[in-house]
Amino acid sequence: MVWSAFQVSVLDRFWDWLGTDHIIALFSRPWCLETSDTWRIAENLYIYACISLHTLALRYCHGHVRRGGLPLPPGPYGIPWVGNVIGLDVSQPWLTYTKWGKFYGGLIYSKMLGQDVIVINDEQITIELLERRSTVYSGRPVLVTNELFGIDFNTGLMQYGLHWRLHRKMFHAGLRAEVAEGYRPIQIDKARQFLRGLLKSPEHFEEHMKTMSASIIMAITYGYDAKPEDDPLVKKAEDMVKMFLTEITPERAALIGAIPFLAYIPSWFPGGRYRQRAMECKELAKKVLTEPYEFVKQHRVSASTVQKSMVSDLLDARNPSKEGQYDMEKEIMGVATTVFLGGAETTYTTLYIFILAMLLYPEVQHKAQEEIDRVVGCERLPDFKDRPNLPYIEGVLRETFRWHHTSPMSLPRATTESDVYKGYYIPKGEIRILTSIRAMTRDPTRFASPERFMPERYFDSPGHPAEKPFSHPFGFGRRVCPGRYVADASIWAGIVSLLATYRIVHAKDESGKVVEVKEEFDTGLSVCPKSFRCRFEKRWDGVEGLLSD
Ligand code: HEM
Repeated sequence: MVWSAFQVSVLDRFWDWLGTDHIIALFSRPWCLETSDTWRIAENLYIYACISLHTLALRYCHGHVRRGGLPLPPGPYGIPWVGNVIGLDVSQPWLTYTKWGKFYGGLIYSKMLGQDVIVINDEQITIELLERRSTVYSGRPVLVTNELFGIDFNTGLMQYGLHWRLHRKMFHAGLRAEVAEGYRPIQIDKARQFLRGLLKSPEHFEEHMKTMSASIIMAITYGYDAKPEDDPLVKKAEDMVKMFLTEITPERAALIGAIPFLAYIPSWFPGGRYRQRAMECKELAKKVLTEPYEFVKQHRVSASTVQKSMVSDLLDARNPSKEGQYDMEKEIMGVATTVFLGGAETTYTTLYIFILAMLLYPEVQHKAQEEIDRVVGCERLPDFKDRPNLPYIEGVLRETFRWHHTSPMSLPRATTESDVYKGYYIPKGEIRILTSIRAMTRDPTRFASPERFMPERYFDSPGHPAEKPFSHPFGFGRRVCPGRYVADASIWAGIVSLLATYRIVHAKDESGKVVEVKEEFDTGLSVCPKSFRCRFEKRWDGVEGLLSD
């Protein structure tokens, strides 16, 4: 068995070599090939075919023993090593997975550059596996970039085990529902700061929204009151998020995993840009981990009243006799920085998606504003005590999470044991389990006209019983988003405050023509509308007065 595994691994590497070098030449520059090249490629393809057949046979035997004869879930045929990458919409993979789902069903097996991938398109199957069998499906894939870039403190990337559990305990202590309720005054305060920003410079609405999301997180986590503009701590944390989203994507991690020497090319050598970026990220991570944490510690010593925050509560709750092998200061720093990485961008993009929806569906905006006017009036601004009386706003919030989810493929999972589901074999370990939130939220058997933004779907109407909102916008099982209560409340506060005070309308160009906005998105780990212009019109004259109170 060991020998066969060894052969598989040697052949895999040989395969990679043949595949990357020669096949790419054949497909990308065939007109440049000379006769001798063509012969060499033909020869290589012949060897490639023989080795592929040999390896397939080996894999078949090896896999068959491993799986006790059980089949893997159904899925598209791929070409050796490359797998199903060709034909995958790389920028919006959820579209391809949904297409495959129509043919193969809710559970699909595929292969991407040598990596086993299982895609789950169906909510019930996801609940069955990630919730009911959570001891098996709560892992995360090992990403070589975590250590390389100094981001192995991030709870969301950690392996399932004691270390991750310690982090989740701290999240529970700082962000569970009852504790999160205590942060509501901060959320309302920062939402109003956002509205004041709009009064001053409505054209910079993206910046104001970013500030709102970041400053809520900084206040909750560190008790730090971020400056509305150019705050040094926020700036560093945002740079880190940017790097995380652009440089440390799972795709890049997979590339480094497949071609490990990329990580070792010295930064001064051609091709060494990756190492250079990794070093920069490591340096930045050190600052983002320590600087706001030091702010909390200093304040605990010098200030007469300590601002309540997640970090200061965790420091208060420390019990050195129970800390065992862990350096708790380091762990608290890791958890706190994860809060920013997990919470700032997701809150911002969800608010952005809401603004896009209001521009494209003005009748929804109108109805939501009517409800606020009826319940809250114009003498004051809405607050959390109004929430139970604003069901249509609740529908708008649920629909924002459903219409375009900011993480359409959630975060990848890995198995910690092999499993059998409905007769299909699910291997242990280095397999990626992807849950397509996008496929679930756009399931036409569950949501009528799923591409439309329609909060009405959640209310009974003649001939149309209410649809149930998608109940997993924050993920599944043990690894469900620990920031869900805070996120839900921050976004509610942003939505209701904005709708109460401003009409969101199309911008006009210099000639007075309406600037059309399209439903277009920048994609990646998180999905955000492509930048657009719009106008924010005050809904009544007293808005300024209310905001200055
Ligand atoms: C609109 C806002 C947000 C959305 C849509 C969202 C969504 C998600 C999703 C889908 C996951 C993956 C869960 C899974 O694997 O099943 C996740 C994980 C996570 N989220 Fe959020 N999230 C949001 C805001 C936040 C906030 C505000 C925080 C922190 C305060 C946060 C912290 C985390 C962390 C730490 C994880 C990783 C959990 C783990 O691996 O154990 N998120 N989130």
